[in-house]
Amino acid sequence: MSGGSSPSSRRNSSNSLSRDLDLSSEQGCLSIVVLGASGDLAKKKTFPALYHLFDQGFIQSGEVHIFGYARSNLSDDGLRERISGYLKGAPEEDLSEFLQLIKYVSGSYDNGEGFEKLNKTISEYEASSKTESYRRLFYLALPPSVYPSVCKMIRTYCMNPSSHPGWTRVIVEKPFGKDLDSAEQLSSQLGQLFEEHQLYRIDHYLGKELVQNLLVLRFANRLFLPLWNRDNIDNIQIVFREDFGTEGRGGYFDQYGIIRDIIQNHLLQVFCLVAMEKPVSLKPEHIRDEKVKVLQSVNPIQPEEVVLGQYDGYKDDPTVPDDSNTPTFASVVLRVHNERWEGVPFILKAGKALNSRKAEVRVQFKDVPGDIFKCKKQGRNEFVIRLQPSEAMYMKVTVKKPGLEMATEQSELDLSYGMRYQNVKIPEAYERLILDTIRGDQQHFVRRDELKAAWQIFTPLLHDIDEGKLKAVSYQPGSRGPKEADELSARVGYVQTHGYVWIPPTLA
Ligand SMILES: NC(=O)C1=CN([C@@H]2O[C@H](COP(=O)(O)OP(=O)(O)OC[C@H]3O[C@@H](n4cnc5c(N)ncnc54)[C@H](OP(=O)(O)O)[C@@H]3O)[C@@H](O)[C@H]2O)C=CC1
Ligand SMILES: O=C1O[C@H](COP(=O)(O)O)[C@@H](O)[C@H](O)[C@H]1O
Repeated sequence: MSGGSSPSSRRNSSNSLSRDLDLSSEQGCLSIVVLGASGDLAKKKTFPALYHLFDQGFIQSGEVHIFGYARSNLSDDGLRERISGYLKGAPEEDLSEFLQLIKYVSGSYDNGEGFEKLNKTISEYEASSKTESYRRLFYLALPPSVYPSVCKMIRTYCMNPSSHPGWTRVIVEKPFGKDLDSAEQLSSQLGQLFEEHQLYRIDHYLGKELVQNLLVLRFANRLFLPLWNRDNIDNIQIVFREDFGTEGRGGYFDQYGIIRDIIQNHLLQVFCLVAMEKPVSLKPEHIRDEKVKVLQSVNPIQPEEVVLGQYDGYKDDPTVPDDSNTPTFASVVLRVHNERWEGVPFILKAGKALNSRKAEVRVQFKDVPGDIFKCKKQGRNEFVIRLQPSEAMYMKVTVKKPGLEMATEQSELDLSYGMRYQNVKIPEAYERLILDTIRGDQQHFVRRDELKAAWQIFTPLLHDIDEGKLKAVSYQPGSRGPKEADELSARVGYVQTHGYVWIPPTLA
């Protein structure tokens, strides 16, 4: 993973990168506090991401310290042991160097004692660092119910001291509320404590390589500019599929369901990048302005353009009520009321316990007018952006079937990352987003008004589901999901190409 280079050479190369990016204002002693350090996200995602940043030299021993905070009674070594099995890919000596950067502080989330202790521990470390600037990053790997009290404690006890330059930033995890009102309430509670530029609402899909590529693809390629509209595109699907169920997270999941867990956030963020207009520049505020605009142009969702499903066996989980109507699958059509997209359905589809694991954007073009090859049966042009796994972009095109006959068939122009970028390690989403936070770049984080616009789209539908006005149909685990979803896609215009399957190329 580190390509065999020594830790010191990696760190030197990162220093030169920092200079190139003119990050001088972002330097100084860095304290990263993971709140909820005893939890699932912390061990599976947050600490591994920090470890990879350390291994690549983006955070360094002399400059950073990491603090785990939670109620559990753990020692420094207890926390290190708990997470070390998840820290993979670097030489043994790097792992022990990284683990030594981590300290654990135990305390509750709603009284001052623990946070005073945390502040004291951070301050001791800062004082010993002999740097002027103190940077404090708080990562809330916690259930959202405790965000307001934790943020209040940070604000009261743990802010970067005003006697020193630097900053305090807070990363909060989704779900940001359960509907428009609760999200707005949470936003105003946090907004009373922190400025918007200090709050980083993380949506890890925005850290995925191919999601980050969407703007480049759309706005740096002449090829796509004239095609990306209602004149040429028939429909767009944004799809998330998982081949496992709720797996021990049934209690959490049942309160939220697939729309709140995946569609309202991850898929809607991808939708924004696919559908928005060109931003004035790459400045985070310009990009987020465009995202808000396209969200505000979405028409109310029509119940007849929604299919909900729940896999058989979901309710066997003892933490799920026997009468649960929570969808584990949903297909929802969004329609954008603007000049570019009027009449083009965006089908956002997500499901758990399906027959495959993948996430992709599928742009299906209209039929060729005056088709002299009679090749409708070969299917339409499609441009597919495979977000995961096997990151790729491919364009389904009709070609002459090689041979003596003038026959056509579907083939593809294929940019598979595994082939094209053989020695390049694609960074984990969390790794990239934590680095963005350290650098103060909010481009890939959700702004408050964006969140509000997202909840405005889904809240009426979610309330209908919560009140049982819309029912989830059952589907077999390991299947494609409810057949009604395929019927809905076909009804709004999607034409499936039968007999064509894209197989990710592999190295021989
Ligand atoms: N796990 C995942 O894969 C993902 C999680 N998220 C989000 O990240 C956040 C953290 O998730 P995750 O790590 O799975 O959560 P956990 O349930 O593992 O909770 C994290 C820690 O918070 C403390 N905690 C748990 N429940 C409560 C409670 N009711 N009141 C106060 N403290 C509590 C516990 O620490 P202690 O008791 O020691 O204080 C626990 O170790 C959530 O907002 C989640 O939605 C987002 C994407 C994926
Ligand atoms: O946020 C979540 O995302 C994961 C899927 O993330 P991915 O990066 O593996 O695609 C999902 O399993 C989980 O339910 C959801 O909370």
